[in-house]
Amino acid sequence: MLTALLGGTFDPIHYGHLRPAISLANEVDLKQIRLLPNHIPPHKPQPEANTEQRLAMLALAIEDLPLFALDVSEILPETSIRPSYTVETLQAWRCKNGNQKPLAFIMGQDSLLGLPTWYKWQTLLDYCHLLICRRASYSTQTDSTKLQQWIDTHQTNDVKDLHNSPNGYIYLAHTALEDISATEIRQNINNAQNCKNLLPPKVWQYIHIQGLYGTKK
Ligand SMILES: Nc1ncnc2c1ncn2[C@@H]1O[C@H](COP(=O)(O)OP(=O)(O)OP(=O)(O)O)[C@@H](O)[C@H]1O
Ligand SMILES: O=C(O)c1ccc[n+]([C@@H]2O[C@H](COP(=O)([O-])O)[C@@H](O)[C@H]2O)c1
Repeated sequence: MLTALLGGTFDPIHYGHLRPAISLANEVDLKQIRLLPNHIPPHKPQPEANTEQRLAMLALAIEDLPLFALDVSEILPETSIRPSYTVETLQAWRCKNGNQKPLAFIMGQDSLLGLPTWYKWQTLLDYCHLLICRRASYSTQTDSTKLQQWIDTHQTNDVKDLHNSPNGYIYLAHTALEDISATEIRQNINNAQNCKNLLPPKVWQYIHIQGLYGTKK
């Protein structure tokens, strides 16, 4: 079975994570998607919600969605003083699960465009496939020749490749656009604007109970 990880800061989780992931699962036949919250984001300021709160929001968001599971491997104590570098998480997964099982890492188009700044980015495909969801306002083209060549070399349009090989392919999915970001949600809440339609109701409630993102002002 193809294991799929969706890594993120999830500050907070929203429908822009969940809906494209569900549509991707249908498109490429994923039986499960493991949401992988980072502990220390490599390229972002520390999240506003603490790790426990981000985990609680994830758990609430997927309570009624059996497609999803929570993967806490980046939260474990021994990794907690270092940024959550994806390549190290994938290496750890391979150590535990061997080199034969297919593994995919899901990301949005914005993450794909930023890949050349990631730690050891060109080795990612030694451990997994990359499944890319479309993202509103982000081009499908990159200015980086190096990245474009890397994509061209590894891209497949054949879903079977993802299931039949353990790693090595990039798949650009045709998922619908969901113009939502966690930044926009945090800003809207801070400005007392209603954005409850952008995230699951239980997460919205939790944000208010916990006084997150300025709801206590
Ligand atoms: N609306 C969206 N459509 C497609 N992919 C998304 C969307 N929102 C987030 N993603 C992807 O989900 C992963 C985790 O994203 P993250 O948790 O950082 O959310 P974010 O909304 O991008 O956060 P922020 O606005 O704080 O940067 C990333 O790979 C990102 O590209
Ligand atoms: O490994 C890296 O250098 C790296 C750099 C930036 C982001 N990531 C991972 O990419 C995922 C999405 O990150 P973000 O910052 O958009 O929430 C999440 O799992 C991050 O840990 C990983």
